[in-house]
Amino acid sequence: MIREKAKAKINLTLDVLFKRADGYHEVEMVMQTVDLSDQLLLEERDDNQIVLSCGVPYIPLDNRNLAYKAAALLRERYGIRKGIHITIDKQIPVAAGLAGGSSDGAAALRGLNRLWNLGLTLEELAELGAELGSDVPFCIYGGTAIARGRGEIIERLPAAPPLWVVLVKPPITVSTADVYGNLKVDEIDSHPDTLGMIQALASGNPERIVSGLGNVLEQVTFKMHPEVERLKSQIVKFGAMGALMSGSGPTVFGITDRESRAQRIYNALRGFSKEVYLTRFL
Ligand SMILES: C[C@](O)(CO)[C@H](O)COP(=O)(O)OP(=O)(O)OC[C@H]1O[C@@H](n2ccc(N)nc2=O)[C@H](O)[C@@H]1O
Ligand SMILES: Nc1ncnc2c1ncn2[C@@H]1O[C@H](COP(=O)(O)OP(=O)(O)OP(=O)(O)O)[C@@H](O)[C@H]1O
Repeated sequence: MIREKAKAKINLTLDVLFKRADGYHEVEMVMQTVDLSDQLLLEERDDNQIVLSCGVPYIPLDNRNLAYKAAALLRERYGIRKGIHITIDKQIPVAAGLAGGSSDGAAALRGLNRLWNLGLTLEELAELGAELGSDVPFCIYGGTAIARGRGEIIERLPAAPPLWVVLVKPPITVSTADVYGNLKVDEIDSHPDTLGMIQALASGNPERIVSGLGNVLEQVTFKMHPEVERLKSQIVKFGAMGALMSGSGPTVFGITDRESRAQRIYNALRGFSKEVYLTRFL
């Protein structure tokens, strides 16, 4: 029996460079793990089955679940004939832009690598993870990193300063495929400065980090759901140094360097939304 944490991510920057021939978008994004995680429990079974349990009712427990896919991929690739029961204690909001499913997939890969003594390196696990989804390789490593390609090429960065993050997930669902599908790459009004963000992180200066926040998918999701943009303004009004939408949304987050300020923003937002989380960079 093994336990493995699956941590959520936010995008500090998300830039799209062009649309590729394979339908994916070439991206450049600075990703940051935050202290909000699902917990996976991995238990061997005597039969040959992959069985999933999760307390959240609307999450698929079959081959659509990325943790299931991770187990199936390892079994197929390494000829493993062992059953596994994966219990997911879900804390990361679902379909939020926080890579919850991707992180469960990555945690299953890391945990099963240990349970089944496969001896795979993080690099090898990340390569397998890329077969499951674009965000999975980053979730294998976690921390602070830049992601390129369709998101699967990871360059790790030194740890960022421990800033506070207040996350709010509005009660709407956006499809990542639809958001990318509705993006007109030649109409992007302003691209984030990826290199500038890397330098800002290296400086450790919160003002510089916050002023570099940028996500080109915001313009698409804001057009589909104007309430997401309003929520972002509200976070700043309540005292965040800066705010941004994570991934394809709809979660927006605010950043501050002081815990007391973060707590105040959290309390204020709780009046507006049921899904508010107070967390920090990890
Ligand atoms: C928005 C982000 O979460 C930011 O971290 C990621 O870019 C998306 O990562 P993900 O959810 O793991 O995405 P995938 O499951 O690989 O792809 C879902 C769909 O999003 C679109 N997609 C995704 C990644 C990418 N670089 N270009 C794309 O156009 C594709 O239509 C794809 O079919
Ligand atoms: N382990 C899982 N946990 C949650 N959702 C999952 C999982 N596996 C597959 N899914 C499916 O993936 C969909 C997107 O959920 P998820 O929480 O991964 O979105 P997300 O945070 O937007 O991810 P990303 O940022 O990687 O796009 C869900 O609606 C669900 O049907």
